[in-house]
Amino acid sequence: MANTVDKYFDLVDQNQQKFIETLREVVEIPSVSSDASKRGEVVRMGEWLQARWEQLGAQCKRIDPGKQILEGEELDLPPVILGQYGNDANKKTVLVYGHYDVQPALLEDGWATDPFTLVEMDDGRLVGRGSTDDKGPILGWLLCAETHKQAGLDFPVNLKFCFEGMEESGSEGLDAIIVDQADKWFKGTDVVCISDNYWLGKNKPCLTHGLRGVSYFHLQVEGPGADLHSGVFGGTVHEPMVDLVHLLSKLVDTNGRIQIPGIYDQVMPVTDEEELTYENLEFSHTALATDLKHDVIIHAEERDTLKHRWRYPTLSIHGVEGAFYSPGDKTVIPAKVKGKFSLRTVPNMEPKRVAELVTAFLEKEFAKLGSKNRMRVIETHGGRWWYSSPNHPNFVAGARATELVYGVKPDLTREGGSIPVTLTFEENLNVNVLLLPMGAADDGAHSINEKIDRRNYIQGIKLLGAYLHEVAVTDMTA
Ligand SMILES: NCCCC(=O)N[C@@H](Cc1c[nH]cn1)C(=O)O
Ligand SMILES: [Zn+2]
Ligand SMILES: [Zn+2]
Repeated sequence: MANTVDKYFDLVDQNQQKFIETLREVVEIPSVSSDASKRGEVVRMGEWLQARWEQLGAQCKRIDPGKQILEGEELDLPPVILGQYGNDANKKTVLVYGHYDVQPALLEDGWATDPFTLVEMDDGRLVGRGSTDDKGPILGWLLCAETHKQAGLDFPVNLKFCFEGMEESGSEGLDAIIVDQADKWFKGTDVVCISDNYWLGKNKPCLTHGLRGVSYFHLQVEGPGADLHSGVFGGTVHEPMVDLVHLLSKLVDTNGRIQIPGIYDQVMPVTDEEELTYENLEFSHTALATDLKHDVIIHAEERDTLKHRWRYPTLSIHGVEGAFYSPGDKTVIPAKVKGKFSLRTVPNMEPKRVAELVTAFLEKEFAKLGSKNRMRVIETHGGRWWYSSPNHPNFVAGARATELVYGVKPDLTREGGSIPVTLTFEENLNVNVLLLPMGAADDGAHSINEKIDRRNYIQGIKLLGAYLHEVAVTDMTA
């Protein structure tokens, strides 16, 4: 194995520029899943991936998950591309998941360069939308397989893949496909690996074994039948926006403490053993404050920041639909407004219980206002938290691969964000799932000037290959 892996590493080094050109090609496809006008581009990106894997000899199956209504338009959902590369009964089978859609990006949002043109900066940043989330990592699997084939190196495992084009828009249609294909396309899977998250800092690699869940709510307050003139009606009618602002202000305090009674009752206490896992992680408030561009950190200790990111529930307020938000002054009283907020959930919170507590609290607070408006709490989407033991052999393979590539033992991390498909795979395929990130903490996924460092991209392609070689020689039943 050592010989093959060394050859693979050399080839990755030799092909660096070619790999960057491939990333450039896919960044140029603006596969923004939330934009109806870009749906054709999302589909083009899926077809690009399928064609490239088929050229290599993979067997692919395109599943069209159905339709969605977006911006009043009925649209085909982009395809889920399932694939199988290699089918040797003597090899293990690894299923990899990734997404080929991206977040929206406009130059006028504050990007320094055109978001859909990959630009390599002097400091090694490869800047472009999707470079780290998640086009770089999904190319990593493809380039790894292509490199093995071109050099005549034995590919160490059977690879199955599942690439979707709706991750940034709630993965519509994907869960049903995974459930349906669990005993079909995904049959025989030994382990799953997902590369769609980031290191905790900028220098030290990590393996991730936990994610928070999310419960998303709309709080609707409705009053008169139409918007009103505030000079005529202000002070004479109950204003929906006034009620909404009162209610939103009750949810969470300025230090992030959720004010909904009972919400912390289901949270698993932090054990002494768990406390130790916060030691020696590559994480500092100094680096975080630099990334934030202004020090707005609530907690004094790094471990408390991490616990509030990974281990405790949080509540964030995202926006208000129906409210006036443009520049300038408008004197309207909006007739109907919807506040958007979400809770990130942790072990052992139950989404159903969370929704009950949120609704009961808001109904009680609304009743206190004595308003004649009507209020509704709607849970719009959710995903459950995920926690896995980092001692599983799949994680051992990931740790060995990391040491081979980076020469250090990876940190074991959890994440504050949510990747609901992780749990869907784990529960329906009954196999271990490893999150193996390629990018760094400062990559700016979803933000302006998203990048992946050349180092992370190239070493990441090595890492994914080394991981497959390690899986091949690791007893996964242990
Ligand atoms: N670093 C991996 C996190 C991936 C991510 O950003 N997931 C989204 C998922 C989501 C939930 N509701 C809408 N999108 C997240 O916000 O955590
Ligand atoms: Zn992603
Ligand atoms: Zn994303």
